[in-house]
Amino acid sequence: MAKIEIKQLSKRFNKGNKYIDALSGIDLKIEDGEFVCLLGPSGCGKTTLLRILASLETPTTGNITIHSAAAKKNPTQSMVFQENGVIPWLTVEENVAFGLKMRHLPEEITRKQTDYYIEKVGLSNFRKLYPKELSGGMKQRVSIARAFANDPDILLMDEPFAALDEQNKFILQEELLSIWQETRKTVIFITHSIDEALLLSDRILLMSAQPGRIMKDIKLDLPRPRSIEQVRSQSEITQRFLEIWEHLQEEVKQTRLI
Ligand SMILES: Nc1ncnc2c1ncn2[C@@H]1O[C@H](COP(=O)(O)OP(=O)(O)OP(=O)(O)O)[C@@H](O)[C@H]1O
Repeated sequence: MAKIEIKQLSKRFNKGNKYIDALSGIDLKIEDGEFVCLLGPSGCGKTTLLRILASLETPTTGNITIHSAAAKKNPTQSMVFQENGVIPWLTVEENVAFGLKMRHLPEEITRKQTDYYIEKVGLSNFRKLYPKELSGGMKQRVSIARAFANDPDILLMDEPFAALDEQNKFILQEELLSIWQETRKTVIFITHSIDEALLLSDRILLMSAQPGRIMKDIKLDLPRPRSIEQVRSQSEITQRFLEIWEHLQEEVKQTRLI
């Protein structure tokens, strides 16, 4: 059984007597443990799709089913945003523990999970600091640690590294991959970077210009663990990059005409 099933999903935003069709005719199955990247031109509805999966938005037509083990009490989904995903008045450790505390889990479990993921993202020496005392990369580490500590069924990541400098991005991508390989969570990850999608995912969904449709479903059977050095140097991956760009550039040009 697929982890996520999306059937004939569409989303229309109404504004007065005008409307925007953000998504149209999305049919999709995502397997448990898959790392899926959504790639598409600006405004094609990637964030809208993620927000619908997070139940922050309702679809206009169609439906979404997320299959979870009936006995599990963990949250269905956790979201990681591009920026401002941390709570400013809580320390690093309080931020990471936040979801667990909200669920009133035993203190010992909360502490163990929190310590584990703080260590995983390399913030052990910064656990008592507040977000204003952290760099952008450190804040994103807090968001990632919190999302995984929550132990959700699926992780929804909306360009989590977009605001970071390139070197920090490379480091966080590899850290994310290392945690993901340990947990094998189902991840849906929005990016504008073909390199990032090739580095991270099992599958890339290319979306069309507005209204967003799944234009191409690309399965990547590249060996893991992967590194950015491989993505930049292996001819097989370069070939994939060119194929994706060929499809994508038409859609990007389309958005300039809308
Ligand atoms: N709450 C809203 N009300 C009205 N229109 C909206 C709303 N949210 C999104 N839209 C519109 O829906 C379309 C899709 O937006 P969305 O943010 O999902 O695209 P995106 O692919 O994530 O874009 P980007 O890559 O630039 O972040 C856009 O035209 C946007 O203006």
